[in-house]
Amino acid sequence: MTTDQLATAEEQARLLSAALPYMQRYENKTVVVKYGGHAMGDAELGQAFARDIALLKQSGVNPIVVHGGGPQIGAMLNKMGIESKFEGGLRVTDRKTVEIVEMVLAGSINKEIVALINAEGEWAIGLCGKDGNMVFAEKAHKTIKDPDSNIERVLDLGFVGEPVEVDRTLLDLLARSEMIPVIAPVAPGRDGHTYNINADTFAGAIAGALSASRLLFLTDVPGVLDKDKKLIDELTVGEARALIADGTISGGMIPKVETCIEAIERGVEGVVILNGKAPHAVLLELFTHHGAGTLIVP
Ligand SMILES: Nc1ncnc2c1ncn2[C@@H]1O[C@H](COP(=O)(O)OP(=O)(O)O)[C@@H](O)[C@H]1O
Ligand SMILES: CC(=O)N[C@@H](CCC(=O)OP(=O)(O)O)C(=O)O
Repeated sequence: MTTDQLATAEEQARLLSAALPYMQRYENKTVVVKYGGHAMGDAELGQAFARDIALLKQSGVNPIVVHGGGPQIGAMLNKMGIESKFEGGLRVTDRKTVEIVEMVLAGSINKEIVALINAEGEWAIGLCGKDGNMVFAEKAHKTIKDPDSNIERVLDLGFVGEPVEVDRTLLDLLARSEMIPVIAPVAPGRDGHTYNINADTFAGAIAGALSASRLLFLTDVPGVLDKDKKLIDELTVGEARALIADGTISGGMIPKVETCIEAIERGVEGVVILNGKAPHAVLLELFTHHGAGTLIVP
């Protein structure tokens, strides 16, 4: 062995021994990773994400991927001449839009992620809320407060749903198998309609139902930013609510932070918002002591 090879081997051994306590901490534990549409960068980043998920499974963790695809839905709607409209960070979803949402999320994006993980030698299985009666939704009833006038307005978002029932039978079965579930945030209602669910909300419901050890939100910003665009390392539930109320947290970050709060209230041990565009963000977050992103605490 050359001196260079020896140095590399020693470095690898050092990294492994540093990661070992973290790996043991998550052994047999459920980690839900929400992979946002904005975090899905180029092919190389996608492969790095898939490698992280495969490595989690190989380390004895039970990873569950819930993915989004907002920008990709927007691009498809645009191609079809349909304008995207958001209220309070949620897509206004009419009958035609929900068909396209299902096609893009449960179709192309879901299968792309499955293929990436499988290319790493693992067994991913692509699902949505409909599979195995996993999730049932109800029409979302949201209100939004105008920050200037403080007047509350009721939103009609069409076929936007809230997950109201999560059946863990299928996920429990998969946890005992070689399979890694990759789930699109589309679910049926008991009324027979198909509902478009914000992927953050969906991931929170899954993590809550499984009492996950960790819920990670991979997005395209380093975490929650303050008014001066500086990263906030840690936020209490109360502080997070205040930032939503004063408009510092806006757009897609609203459902994300609301989901963090609900997940913590339902017993998820830790919720982190972090930059999925940083290569190997998942592994670094779970298996090293670097503290990236914003940790939301009670
Ligand atoms: N205070 C804030 N801190 C960080 N990002 C914010 C904040 N307020 C609004 N945002 C916006 O929220 C976006 C992340 O939400 P979203 O677009 O839904 O991401 P994803 O598709 O990954 O779920 C950021 O790109 C940013 O534009
Ligand atoms: C109701 C609602 O807004 N649904 C989202 C679902 C996808 C999603 O949440 O994707 P990201 O995580 O990439 O934002 C949408 O239609 O865009």
